[in-house]
Amino acid sequence: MTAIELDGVTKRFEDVTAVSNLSLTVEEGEVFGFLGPNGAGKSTTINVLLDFVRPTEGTVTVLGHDAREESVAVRERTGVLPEGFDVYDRLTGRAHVEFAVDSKEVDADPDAVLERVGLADAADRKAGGYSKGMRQRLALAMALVGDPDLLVLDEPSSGLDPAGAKEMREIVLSEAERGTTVFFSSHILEQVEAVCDRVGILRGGELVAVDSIDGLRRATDADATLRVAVGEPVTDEVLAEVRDLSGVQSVDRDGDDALRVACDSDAKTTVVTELEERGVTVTDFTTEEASLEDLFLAYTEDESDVAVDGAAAGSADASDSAAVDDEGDDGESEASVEDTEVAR
Ligand SMILES: Nc1ncnc2c1ncn2[C@@H]1O[C@H](COP(=O)(O)OP(=O)(O)OP(=O)(O)O)[C@@H](O)[C@H]1O
Repeated sequence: MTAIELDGVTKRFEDVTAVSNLSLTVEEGEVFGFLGPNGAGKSTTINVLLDFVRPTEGTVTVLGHDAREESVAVRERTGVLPEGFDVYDRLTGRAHVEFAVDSKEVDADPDAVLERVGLADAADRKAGGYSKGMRQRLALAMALVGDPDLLVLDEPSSGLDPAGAKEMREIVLSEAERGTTVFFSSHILEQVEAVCDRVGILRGGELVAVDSIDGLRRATDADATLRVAVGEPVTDEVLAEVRDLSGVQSVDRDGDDALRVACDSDAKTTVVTELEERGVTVTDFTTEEASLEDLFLAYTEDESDVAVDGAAAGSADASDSAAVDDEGDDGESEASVEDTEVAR
């Protein structure tokens, strides 16, 4: 079943178009990362899901309910960690969760929820003395009250150190294992990579890509670098031949015993074969993938700088790896880790 369905959603605030013609489907049980730079429209989209903000155009269905007409039913089954949540300093952790239990009118044991987020030992402490990570975990505990079917987390790792961000990821994963759909926004790609089945990338209010991280990587594979260790120095002639191969952007020597080749994923095997056919002994080769930072920038930088615009626009070549809008609707991803590595 579909957990979230946005169809042609546009939200304008006077002269600002925060979200533009956004269509997106998240399947039940999926962990979906919603990425984009500051001001891309992530929070606005989340607010539309929860009917905190009404779309100017388009329809929104959450857990089978119309987000606008049946917002109470949606909120009953949804746990939310809002952006910029802060605690009530003088209330204990347990009191916060009790407050959530009362307001959601559910029958839940606050201690059991605190246990789930690793705060059982701190339940009686005043939240004003909690660390940033503990505060975020407390916010998550409040969101988890009533075992929601959908968790909406707006920048859940914001302000957390790496250990805190890791804990947050672990909790998200364990909730996903219980079958909860998780929709969370972030502008930090690393944090979504470890937990997300798919990500959607928003830029200037528009969805520019929907895919798995591996799928996105494949669509930007021109950034991949192949390092080939060789048994003997490679001649200029062979170097030029490799440089002329289709899909190869550049070839450079890395000392006497290695080459660095910037090429498409599909071209990596050809490069190695070509070298061997030219009598070069290939002793090893490794692929350095585009960094996540590069990947994110490739999708979110100005259009003139975007190396993957064809993919983002759903061109024939790339439409099977970087699906846009309607292609993201099937909840499936054809990408795999193997696809990003050279077959040995
Ligand atoms: N209530 C509002 N009134 C006017 N403009 C708004 C309002 N809410 C959001 N915007 C504008 O809409 C755009 C998208 O904002 P939004 O908060 O959704 O982005 P975001 O991706 O969540 O950003 P961030 O990562 O900084 O939280 C921005 O230009 C913002 O200034």
